[in-house]
Amino acid sequence: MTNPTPEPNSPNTPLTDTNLVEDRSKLSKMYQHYVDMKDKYPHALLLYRVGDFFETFFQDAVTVSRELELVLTSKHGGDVGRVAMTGVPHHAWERYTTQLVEKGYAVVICDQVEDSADAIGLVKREVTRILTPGTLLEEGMLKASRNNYIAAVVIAVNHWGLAYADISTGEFLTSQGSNLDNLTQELMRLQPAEVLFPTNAPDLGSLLRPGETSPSLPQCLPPSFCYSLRSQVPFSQAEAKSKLLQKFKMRSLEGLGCEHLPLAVRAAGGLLDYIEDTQKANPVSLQLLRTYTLTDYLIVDHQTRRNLEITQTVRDGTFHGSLLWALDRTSTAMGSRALRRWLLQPLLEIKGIKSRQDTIQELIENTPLRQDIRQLLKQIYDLERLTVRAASGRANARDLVALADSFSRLPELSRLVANAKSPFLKALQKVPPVLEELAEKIQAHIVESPPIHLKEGGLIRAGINTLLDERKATVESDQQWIANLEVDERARTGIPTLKVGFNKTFGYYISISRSKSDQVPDNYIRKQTLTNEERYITPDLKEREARILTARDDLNQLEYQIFNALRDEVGNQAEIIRNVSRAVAAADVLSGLAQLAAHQGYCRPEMLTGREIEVIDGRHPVVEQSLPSGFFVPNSTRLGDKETNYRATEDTEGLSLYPDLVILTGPNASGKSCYLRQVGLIQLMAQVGSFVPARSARLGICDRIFTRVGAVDDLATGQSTFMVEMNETANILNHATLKSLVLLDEIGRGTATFDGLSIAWAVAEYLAVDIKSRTIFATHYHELNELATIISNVANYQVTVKELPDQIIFLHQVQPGGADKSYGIEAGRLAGLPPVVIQRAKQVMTQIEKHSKIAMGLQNLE
Ligand SMILES: Nc1ncnc2c1ncn2[C@@H]1O[C@H](COP(=O)(O)OP(=O)(O)OP(=O)(O)O)[C@@H](O)[C@H]1O
Repeated sequence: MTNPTPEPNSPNTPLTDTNLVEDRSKLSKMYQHYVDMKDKYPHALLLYRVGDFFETFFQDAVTVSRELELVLTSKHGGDVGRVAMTGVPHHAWERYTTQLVEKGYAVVICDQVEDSADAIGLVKREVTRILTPGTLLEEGMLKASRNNYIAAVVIAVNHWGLAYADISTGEFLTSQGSNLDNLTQELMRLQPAEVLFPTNAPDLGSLLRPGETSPSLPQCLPPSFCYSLRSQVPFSQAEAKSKLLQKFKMRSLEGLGCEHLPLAVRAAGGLLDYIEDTQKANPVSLQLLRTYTLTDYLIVDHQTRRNLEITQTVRDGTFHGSLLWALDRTSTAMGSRALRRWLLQPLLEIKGIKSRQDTIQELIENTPLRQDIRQLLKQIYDLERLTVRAASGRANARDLVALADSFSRLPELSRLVANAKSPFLKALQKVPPVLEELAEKIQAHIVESPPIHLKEGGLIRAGINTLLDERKATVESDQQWIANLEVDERARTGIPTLKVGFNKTFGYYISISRSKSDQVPDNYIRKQTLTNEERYITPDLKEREARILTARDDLNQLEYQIFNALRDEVGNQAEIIRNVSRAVAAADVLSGLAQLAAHQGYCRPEMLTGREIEVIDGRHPVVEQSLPSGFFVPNSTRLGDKETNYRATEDTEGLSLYPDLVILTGPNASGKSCYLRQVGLIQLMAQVGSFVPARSARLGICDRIFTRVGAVDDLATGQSTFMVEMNETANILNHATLKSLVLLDEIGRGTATFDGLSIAWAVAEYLAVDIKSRTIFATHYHELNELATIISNVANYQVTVKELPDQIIFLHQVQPGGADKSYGIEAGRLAGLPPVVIQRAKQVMTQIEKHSKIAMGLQNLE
């Protein structure tokens, strides 16, 4: 239930703003402490531990009540009257915090750091954790199959530095570049949960939730992310550099590859400072910083990624129906995250692609090996995240057991791949002995199914620590004494209903019904009288009880210490475990791709340094999987002359080989868009190292893939369909190269026919003649077929249909030749437009074609 915000000025309504408290000395002690803390974190929600609850007060109470639909109450706050309050049970703080962080809030946890029983005066409280969308570690708050990135951006005129990290896995990278558009594109690839931006603005420290704007944010930063506005200080060159050197215990940044990249250093240092600040006392476990450049990878811009539906569909943004969905056959969370990363960063180097292909091939050829590896991988837990939790002191006993179970699978995995030849399998042949030792140690120390809580005992096996065993024995014998007490006392007193009980207030007691209270022995001391019973204690009982309680406390403490030492041992091996996780994740991705290739009949593409793209009987990897088997019609693609100077040749099928630009025509719904995407996806999959859905493929490496598919109004920026289309086209013409693959669908549709046709013509011509990128240009303007007669490296293809008197059958076959007519009027007829309208439309079309003389005009242009 949501409560309305109370009127702040009314004397009877609770205070909902700390700023309305004029004299803070009138607040009770606890509230004084609270407002002091709140002053330090004005832009975060402060969850303040009071007994069994995490409470929020004042303005935070109103926000939390609204966002979580909890009841807004109030509490007496001293001489200032009542204070607004909303609380959540302390054991459920993770669930509630997750919701708040998902909504884009930062949450500060201020916990009790001493037992209230031991406190003298106000219980001591401290900020133990700051949770922001980009700094989560808690398992329940993270999605297993994707990284949770936090990024930091530094901009100097039109140069930028970008660092990013996933603190749940330890990944930490930095880069620098010179075009702000590239920065935008890189952020769109990463989809960070939070972006840090240094500023001098007065709203320093604030967290802007997605969609919120600030004058401090430059235009190139997409508004769809959370931004934390930070002070410039940690982002200064000197601070950032010394922070990095200190963290990685280095004398120079040379080893990290960013010595001469000041903006990359500033971004990385500022990011590290923030991460350390939010993790408070717990150490941050990050890998060595890696420097990268955008041109290390195939460039796929955000529009193309969206159009090719790499991680989500265009229509409804779902994962189901995306390329990732179609390809993901991984068995582990690490593999699933790695596959996503690989798809978003395809390679440029043939060597890297070939080693992935070799591994897939070996796994396809050896089915039992593939099946066994996949089976075994299913038993390996998320090593990456578990290790970070261990190294940052957050892992519980179950996490360590999961790690040990996973480590103990590694020797088996290594035996499986003992004779393997391919690089990614060979990487699994050696298991670091220390991990086997750790597995054995954890299994020897920790019980099989340990409890979640670490301070309540029950974690450590017997026989590990003599002191622990002795204390356990004392507690057990005292407990046994108490267990026997009931029987002994019944016999001694002759009262058969006598019972021994325990409650938190009195500890152990002996209970006797009131009717028998005259029979109690002399050494019984009455403690409590209830309606039907009297409760007694005895000096012996109390002595045992005190011994049990103290011994149990000591016992729990000792168990916790043993556990901590073990956890630290695991944390110390973080680097080794990370290397193993990386190898396991890669093997997982590749055995998944091998499984897919084997089941779907994919082929190994031959990767070439030239410009040729030759796909025989290619299929769309996603559409194929959504249709019944055998329904998808395969189509071939031939693009890009071996020579940059095009010479038309004929192959056996009479096709013009190697055009640079293909004009693709065909009626609505015949499959043009599907074919365009198919070509783009096959190229992208090949550069990821995957096999591809085709009979055979020879593919020249592309430097970039561009697409312009379909048109949607960009309501967010208020741009019309046509302007969006023109912007995207301009971007392609300005950046495409001889080595790019360009896929264009219906350029020029959003404006008057002749404008559109003229633009489409000029764009196609420019791509074919000036840039010579490999291009497929799908269009309804069949007039563009004329281009092939004028420009030698242009060819016409069409998606064929079969016309019957009352229906069109879609054959989905891409064949040489251009459609000589548009099927729009035919489609209108099939849709039921009145015959007279159809008749008239045909008349009008004939007239237009006769009078416009477009074809002649175009030829004259030459
Ligand atoms: N090769 C194919 N084999 C089988 N079905 C196909 C094939 N290509 C496309 N289809 C089916 O045809 C439908 C229409 O395809 P697509 O959207 O690519 O048509 P289009 O020609 O681009 O249409 P429009 O011009 O209206 O955008 C798709 O949903 C798909 O299911």
